[in-house]
Amino acid sequence: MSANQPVLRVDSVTKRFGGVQAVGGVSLELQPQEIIGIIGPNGAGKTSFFNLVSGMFIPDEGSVHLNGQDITRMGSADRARVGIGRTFQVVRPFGGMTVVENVMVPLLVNDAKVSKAHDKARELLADLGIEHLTTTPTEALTLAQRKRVEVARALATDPKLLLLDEVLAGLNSNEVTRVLPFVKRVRDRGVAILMIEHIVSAVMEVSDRMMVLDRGQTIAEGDPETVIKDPQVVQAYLGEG
Ligand SMILES: Nc1ncnc2c1ncn2[C@@H]1O[C@H](COP(=O)(O)OP(=O)(O)OP(=O)(O)O)[C@@H](O)[C@H]1O
Repeated sequence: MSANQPVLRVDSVTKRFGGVQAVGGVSLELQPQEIIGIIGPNGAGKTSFFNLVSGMFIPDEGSVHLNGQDITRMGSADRARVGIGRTFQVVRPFGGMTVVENVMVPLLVNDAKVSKAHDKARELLADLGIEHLTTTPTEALTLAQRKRVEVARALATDPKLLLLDEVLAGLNSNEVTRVLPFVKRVRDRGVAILMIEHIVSAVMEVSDRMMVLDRGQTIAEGDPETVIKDPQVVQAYLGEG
């Protein structure tokens, strides 16, 4: 991998559902250890774009490369194997298990031995500053804790790229203030992050760059301060209300 090669390169991807163009020619480059926040009004195509990156959808047109490898036609299980981790909007930890067991699951699926998986999961929780939750049953976690455990689980297999789908949704402002440094900590471990968020002020705080989608198209991209003042962005959000 060359020094300047982006972790993720998406070239003009398009996805249609019947007559609806959910994503229409969107491109993006994500550099190592960069956080890009994706915002946009309801139905803008954010989730569809994520699905094109994670492999849930195969684009009708365009291409997706991870560290220079063409993964455009690869399904989601293979993309997970080559280094894409993701969280889901609705957090569903495995029930009847402790936090550390939850984080062990993806490692065991990947063939690790139980004792090795246990060590690695504990190490990861400590690294992320949530070791105090190690033996907590998942049912006893607060939403904010569950979100962090979900991120830990997505990181267990050492992805190069992490997709965070509304990781701040449903959290109160105190909890948001606690989860944001956590996201930065993940980035500082060497992971590139794409995150979809509805809370614009929060995503601005952690994003190195932001991309704004509206009706399947990129209407603005760049540093957060500039992007949110862009007249087209203001218009798109006003139109929503
Ligand atoms: N599986 C699907 N089948 C048909 N239409 C779909 C499908 N997925 C998305 N769409 C359509 O594509 C468009 C973009 O939807 P998408 O969910 O990607 O937007 P979004 O920005 O994530 O919205 P929200 O913020 O409400 O989650 C919408 O018009 C939606 O109805």
